[in-house]
Amino acid sequence: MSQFVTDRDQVIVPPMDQYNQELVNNVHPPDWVNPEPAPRYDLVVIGAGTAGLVTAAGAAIFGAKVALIEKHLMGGDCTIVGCVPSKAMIRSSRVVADIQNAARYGIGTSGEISVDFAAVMERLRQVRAQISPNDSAKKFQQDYGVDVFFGEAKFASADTVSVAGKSLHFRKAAIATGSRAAELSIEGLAEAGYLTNENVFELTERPHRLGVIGGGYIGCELAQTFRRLGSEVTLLQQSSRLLSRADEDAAAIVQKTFEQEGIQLLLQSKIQRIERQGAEKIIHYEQDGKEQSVTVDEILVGVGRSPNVENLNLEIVGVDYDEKRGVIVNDYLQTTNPKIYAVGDICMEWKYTHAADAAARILIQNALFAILGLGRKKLSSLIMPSCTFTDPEVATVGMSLKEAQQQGIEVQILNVPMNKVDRAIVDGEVEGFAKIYLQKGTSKMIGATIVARHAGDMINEITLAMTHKLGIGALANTIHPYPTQAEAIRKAADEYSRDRLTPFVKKLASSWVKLRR
Ligand SMILES: Cc1cc2nc3c(=O)[nH]c(=O)nc-3n(C[C@H](O)[C@H](O)[C@H](O)COP(=O)(O)OP(=O)(O)OC[C@H]3O[C@@H](n4cnc5c(N)ncnc54)[C@H](O)[C@@H]3O)c2cc1C
Ligand SMILES: NC(=O)c1ccc[n+]([C@@H]2O[C@H](COP(=O)([O-])OP(=O)(O)OC[C@H]3O[C@@H](n4cnc5c(N)ncnc54)[C@H](O)[C@@H]3O)[C@@H](O)[C@H]2O)c1
Repeated sequence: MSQFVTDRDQVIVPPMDQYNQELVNNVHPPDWVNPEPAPRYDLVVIGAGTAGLVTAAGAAIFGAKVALIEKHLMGGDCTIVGCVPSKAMIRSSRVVADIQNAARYGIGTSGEISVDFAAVMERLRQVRAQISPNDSAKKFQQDYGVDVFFGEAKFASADTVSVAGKSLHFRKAAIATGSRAAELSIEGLAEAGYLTNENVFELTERPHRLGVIGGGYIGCELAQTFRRLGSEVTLLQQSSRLLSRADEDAAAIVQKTFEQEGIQLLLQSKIQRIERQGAEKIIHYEQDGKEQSVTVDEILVGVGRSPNVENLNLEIVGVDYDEKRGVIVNDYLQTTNPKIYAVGDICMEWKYTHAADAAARILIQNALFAILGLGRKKLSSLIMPSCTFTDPEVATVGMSLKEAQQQGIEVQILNVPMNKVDRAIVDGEVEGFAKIYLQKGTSKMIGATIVARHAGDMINEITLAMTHKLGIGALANTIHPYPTQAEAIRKAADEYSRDRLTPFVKKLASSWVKLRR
């Protein structure tokens, strides 16, 4: 569905205004001339999204001779059609919500709030362009000494990748070709036309009525965003709740918020067909055994990702893959061909920018510096956080309660509701909680879920503690400035310390205090 055009003469990201021109000048300069290949590269990296960029830059900084190949735009999904543009829109939508709630804080606003959708999208393009020098072809070539090639890469022989008529010989290669929006095969959908993350950020006019298919990360973040920016939003989700992988109480809070904000939620709905009537799109679905329909102007699909495994000639280099799971790797990110590694969305269940970044560092170590298998790092050793940037945000780290139960781990849950946290009360942001999961009978944290307006920032101290194998006591002993919402975490830790006082220790302490009176 992408409307990017990249051929020899044109690189276009619609609408081609000054910001998108600046973006293109950085991430796929129209006048770029591919360099003459070196006789052999230590590492050839295919794909210049987060995974490929971090792999290429890191390896080059450590002295490796590196080639980086990109077929569209450097920066990949995150910068171009993912994290950056979605979070820019979310920021504008939060401003709307804050103004709508202004009276609660004693602030009057006169008249209706007017959202200039075109200006919101222009700001998106402006901030994306502003961030894009980080991913620029010139920077990679000049600052890191990486040979940057534009064109579609494919394996040509056991040690050769071909791109734009050139052959690059490698000692090691890294596949970092990422993922794209999974296709949904529903009768009439393709004919009616629909949006995905690949073109939704190109909009310049707000859809009056938006149908969102999928209630995961993309569906939830963008349904709330468009609703706040003024669209009438209907979200169709096939399962019984939103954010099916998240903590149930967290999903319930997001669901309640969405309903309060006027999003029509159609849970456990099965879409049967889509019909186009003039400019309108009619979504026919079944819910509770009844056939119903909803009419919208645009449809946004966010039902998961498909790995970009096609046209790479993986067969000729003996790299196994699965069309759903992507390239098959072991815990060291090595494919079934030991000279070829993979990293990022193409091979990992964790489809996050920070996961791609962290894994790229593992790849560099394993591909370039481990000798005879010594010093290799494992993907499974990472403690991975994530955050759904709804309002409130839902941030997690480590295991979910369900995962712990599946693994037969007995769990103690420490739970502090945000309405017990002074700063959350002061801020009027009391929806949410901080839950920390401990391995029962120990101080070991195995996971956490935080629901709060800035949960994505709050989760970091728990990630830090878990990464460095600090017990919950370390959080209790960490002084948090008063009043901050992160005190929820210290309070949860205090709950643990309180519970740990045995009746005997309590009695002993109280006798000591009495003795000293
Ligand atoms: C709407 C949306 C919002 C998101 N928000 C967040 C967020 O807030 N936080 C977060 O952590 N994650 C977020 N993500 C996920 C994040 O964007 C991805 O996990 C991340 O971009 C994966 O990086 P990657 O390098 O593996 O793949 P990609 O970013 O997909 O990069 C792969 C690159 O390879 C190139 N390529 C493919 N095939 C070839 C070939 N044959 N030759 C040359 N080049 C090729 C592609 O053009 C692309 O540039 C979001 C994703 C979406 C869709
Ligand atoms: N904040 C973030 O970190 C962030 C934001 C956006 C995307 N992402 C990444 O991108 C990936 C893709 O996001 P996504 O939202 O497309 O996938 P997702 O897996 O998060 O959610 C897809 C949802 O679509 C539903 N679904 C599937 N088929 C359906 C159908 N026919 N009708 C109705 N609902 C249907 C599923 O039940 C599921 O809840 C995520 O897994 C995530 O890793 C991350």
